[in-house]
Amino acid sequence: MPPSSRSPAIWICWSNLLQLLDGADLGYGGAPVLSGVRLHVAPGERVALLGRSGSGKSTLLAALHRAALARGLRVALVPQDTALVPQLSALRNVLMGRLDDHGAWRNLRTLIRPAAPDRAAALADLARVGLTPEADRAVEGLSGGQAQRVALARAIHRGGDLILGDEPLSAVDPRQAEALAALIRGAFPTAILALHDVAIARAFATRVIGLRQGAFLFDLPVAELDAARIEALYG
Ligand SMILES: Nc1ncnc2c1ncn2[C@@H]1O[C@H](COP(=O)(O)OP(=O)(O)OP(=O)(O)O)[C@@H](O)[C@H]1O
Repeated sequence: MPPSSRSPAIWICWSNLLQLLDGADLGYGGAPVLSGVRLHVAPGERVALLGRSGSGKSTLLAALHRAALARGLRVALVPQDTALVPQLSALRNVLMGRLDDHGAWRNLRTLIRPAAPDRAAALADLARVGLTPEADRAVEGLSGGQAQRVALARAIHRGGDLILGDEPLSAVDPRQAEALAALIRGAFPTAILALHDVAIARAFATRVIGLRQGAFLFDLPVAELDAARIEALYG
């Protein structure tokens, strides 16, 4: 059912996105990694993808990313490897979240000498992830957890209908993960995150999908995620 806060046009967009993944086989040329994927994600849902390493979470996220872009949705992506530019500062990496909103000349200027409002907006987003002191430091000199927070600040700076994150909280400590999960909740209406920490998934998600051996083992409201299902997923 379309949520009342969304216009019908946006809802049609979402419907198309879902149709695109109605029975899709996802893989890399040989045998599919995931077969017959049917995934209906309604605006406002927060979905956690759970599963052992190699179960297909990244493959599914990549397919969702392609589908969402093809339908004209604005998507903020946090890839597993962060996809930051190591030689550039944290601030400039955050500014890159909006590069495709502007033409080449504006972007060149932004990367050399950002306009004051752009700089202020990027600094505000770095502050939200607790990285104000690191704003002018090159990402290659940051810790893994700090780099992950830069990638998250870049996603928040971009904004959009949907955030897709591939283990976006894997390198931060549990307290930070909790705070950052709350930040993601506040910044994006809809989210699909691959998560390895079941406790974070429970706290963050409205819905959990468990992937195992090329299929969805379960797709449930988070309240129904019990110990037996976790054991079936990881055991
Ligand atoms: N570029 C690729 N080319 C070929 N096979 C791939 C490629 N990327 C992933 N795979 C294979 O697809 C399967 C699913 O991988 P995927 O990265 O989607 O799993 P995952 O659940 O995200 O794993 P992890 O938790 O370790 O990141 C694995 O068997 C993997 O070896």
